[in-house]
Amino acid sequence: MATKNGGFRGGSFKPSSATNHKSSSFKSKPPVRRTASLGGAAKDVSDAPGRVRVAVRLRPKNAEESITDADYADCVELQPELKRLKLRKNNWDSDTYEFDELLTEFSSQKRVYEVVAKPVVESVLDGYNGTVLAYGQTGTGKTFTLGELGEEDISDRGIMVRSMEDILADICLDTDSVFVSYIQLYMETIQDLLNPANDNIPITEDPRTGEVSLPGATVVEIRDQNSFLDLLRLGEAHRFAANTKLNTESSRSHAILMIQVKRSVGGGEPSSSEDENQSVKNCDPPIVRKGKLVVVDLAGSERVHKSGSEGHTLEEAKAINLSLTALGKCINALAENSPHVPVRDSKLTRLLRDSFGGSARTSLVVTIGPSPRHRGETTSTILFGQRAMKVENMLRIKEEFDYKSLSKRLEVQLDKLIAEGERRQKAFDDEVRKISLEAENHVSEVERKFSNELEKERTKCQMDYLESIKKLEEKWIMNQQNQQKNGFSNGPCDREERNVPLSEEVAEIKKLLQNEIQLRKTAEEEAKKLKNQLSQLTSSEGGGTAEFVRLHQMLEDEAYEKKKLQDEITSLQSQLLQLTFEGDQMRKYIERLESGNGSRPQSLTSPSRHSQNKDRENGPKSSFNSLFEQVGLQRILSMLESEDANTRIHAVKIVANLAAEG
Ligand SMILES: Nc1ncnc2c1ncn2[C@@H]1O[C@H](COP(=O)(O)OP(=O)(O)OP(=O)(O)O)[C@@H](O)[C@H]1O
Repeated sequence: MATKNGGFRGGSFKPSSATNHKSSSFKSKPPVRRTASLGGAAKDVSDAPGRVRVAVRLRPKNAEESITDADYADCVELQPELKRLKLRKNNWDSDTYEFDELLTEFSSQKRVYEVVAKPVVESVLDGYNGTVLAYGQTGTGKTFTLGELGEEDISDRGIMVRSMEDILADICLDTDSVFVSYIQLYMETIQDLLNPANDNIPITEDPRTGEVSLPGATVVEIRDQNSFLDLLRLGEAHRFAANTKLNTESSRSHAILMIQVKRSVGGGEPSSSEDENQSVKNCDPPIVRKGKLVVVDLAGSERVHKSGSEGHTLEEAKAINLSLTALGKCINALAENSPHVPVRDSKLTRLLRDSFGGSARTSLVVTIGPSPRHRGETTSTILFGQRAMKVENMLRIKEEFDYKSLSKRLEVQLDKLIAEGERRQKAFDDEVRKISLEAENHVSEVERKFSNELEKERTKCQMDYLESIKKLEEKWIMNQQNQQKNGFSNGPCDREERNVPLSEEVAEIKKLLQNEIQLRKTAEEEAKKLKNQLSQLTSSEGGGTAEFVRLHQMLEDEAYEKKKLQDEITSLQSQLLQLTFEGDQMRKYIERLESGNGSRPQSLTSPSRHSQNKDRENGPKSSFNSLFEQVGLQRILSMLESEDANTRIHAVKIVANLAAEG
């Protein structure tokens, strides 16, 4: 095959490297391998060589060309099956170039997307950076290839629209996100196509990674295709307005669409609420892949003199083309493995640093027209594509730990735990309040019952005492009467009548005392139980509350009351003993009286009773009467009702003595 300019024949732009790479498909995807570093950010180990892929697209003849070039053959001939392009120099000579793909004038937009952009979009979805560029002379179809919205004919949708369709179809909007910026670069000024007022956006570079970004550009999150189309329309309108200002229909600016895709790829993502808790314990941050697709619609690549012929000054035309020239120089340097690549010569090359010689997967479509009148421009475009094919990138996956989303997740979990803790604390407080109230009610109920019982018991005791005294009085009177009637010679039957009721009385009092002791015991047990409940409550609350202190105080008061009652019981018991003893004495005395030589029991001797001994010699009645007169029945009764135990004991003793004397 006859080739002169580069072609297969050696020279600096010979496409041998393209031929060498023929076996690797244009659609091939880099392998995805990764490890996470111990230091935090996920580190990629998936660097894989990836040459810049270049496709040539031939625009069909337009109406004008169909007339003016009717008599001339097209300047190019495409052999897509051989992936070769013949550039005619004249009727008998041509140069042949080989490209990764050749897209004829009949190639559909769908086919162009699938061949040029789809593999790049797939890489972006896997976490790589990707670039799709269109380079060519004005009017050769760059914007049609990339930015056509397909509003009149849906099949005309260009690469930008189709890329976003594929991205939105592949991601999960719950966990992934897509952000878009749209800018244009005109005469070394970056303008925001989504907000024209923002017309001088600076470029910033990460000093560590060298990654460039445009923090001043508008960033819009995309969640559906329609909102994306609206953004493209807005950007297109602003770009058109800028061109109109320049009094030209052709694009004098480079339009750059940036699509950032952030995908969550698991690693610490909980699948259920249980796993969620586990994940919190592990604190595994989720891993995110950040792929960026950059679609660049370059300005027309025609030579300076042509730009000038369209009404611009030479300097202005030079400035317009400065960035394209710089891009060409960088690509030359990279293609020739030059140690210096002049990336910093223009903003365009700074922005495309990652696309040529960087870590992005890059696909270039060079657009050409068929007209032989533009052979020179077409040749220059083809040679640009040939050089670009020699540029090797080192594809690198962009994957990192998403600490931000981990922290968000932990915050949500923390909020949940705090709410749960508060709910439990409230339930616990309510329960403690309920138990305290119940205990309080119980204690007051027991107190009330206890004091009622106590009161009853007291009344009963008093009544019993009074009853006993009354009975003793009656018996004494009866006894006196009998003695008067029968002298002191009563038979054994009378003695029985006098003695038996007294022992019954004693037994009854004993029984009463037993009952009272039993009641005290029950009350004591109840109080003990309450004390236990209160101490349990106190310990479950982790400290005494004022309420518990109050209950405790009440219990102590209760214990004091009980002690007092206990003393009373002891006192009553001693009274009982005294009564029993007195009863025995009296019985003995009566027996002696009956036998005729009665003498007063020694144990009953007391200073107060010495005077009575005399009276006794005059008979029991006079002795009783004298004592009765001394003390008085009402006084004895009031002494028996006295609060003071000793007074009561004394009263009982008096009564017993009286009874004994009777
Ligand atoms: N493959 C194609 N099939 C049909 N029409 C096309 C094709 N390519 C381009 N056109 C048409 O050619 C005209 C010029 O195309 P376009 O504006 O895309 O060129 P351009 O390279 O972007 O120009 P500029 O550099 O001036 O912006 C448009 O009317 C477009 O519709």
